[in-house]
Amino acid sequence: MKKIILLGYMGCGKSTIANKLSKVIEIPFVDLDKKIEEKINLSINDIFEKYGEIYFRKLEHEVFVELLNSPDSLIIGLGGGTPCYANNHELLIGDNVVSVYLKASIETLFNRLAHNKSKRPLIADKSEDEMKEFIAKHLFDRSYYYNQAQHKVIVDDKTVEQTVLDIVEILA
Ligand SMILES: Nc1ncnc2c1ncn2[C@@H]1O[C@H](COP(=O)(O)OP(=O)(O)O)[C@@H](O)[C@H]1O
Ligand SMILES: O=C(O)C1=C[C@@H](OP(=O)(O)O)[C@@H](O)[C@H](O)C1
Ligand SMILES: [Mg+2]
Repeated sequence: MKKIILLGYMGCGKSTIANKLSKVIEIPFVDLDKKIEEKINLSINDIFEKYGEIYFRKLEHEVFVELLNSPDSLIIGLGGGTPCYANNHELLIGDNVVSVYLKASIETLFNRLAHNKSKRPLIADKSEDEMKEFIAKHLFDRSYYYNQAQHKVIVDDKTVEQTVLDIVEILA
């Protein structure tokens, strides 16, 4: 069955948009981070702290593959790093997969993440100045992977509803 995959940098809106899209098109939404947290019964912060990022990436890959192999139609909201590890980007172009990169500018990401970083271990301890530089460089490094998606939606200056409508059009 069909898997609709939303990807993009932290704060681009994957979880928010997927939640709303799910209500509009009546396909269940699974947030990969939440699924990982439930599987191991630890928060993303605790997984990073106790076991480190490499362990998280291994788990992330396993749970992503499990979701792709499930018999149901699903909307899957990835984590910001998911396409960039374990060759996960190759899974964005399979049969029965529709992948959408939610593309946000550094400015948009900075504005959204500045007050929204405590549950994101990669940026939780950064100052505002450090954040801007980090996002710029990190986004550059990751763009190659994000651009493997089949579709791209620019999310800057759009409401949640507008972005959802853009995705609905892609799916039509
Ligand atoms: N137009 C918008 N589209 C999506 N998210 C928005 C928008 N405007 C503000 N936000 C906020 O930006 C944040 C995006 O976070 P989230 O959905 O968790 O992103 P991600 O899962 O990609 O890290 C949320 O706090 C959301 O309320
Ligand atoms: O960009 C990343 O490497 C990460 C993004 C997070 O997901 P969101 O993009 O939903 O914040 C989460 O998977 C983890 O903190 C690592
Ligand atoms: Mg998310």
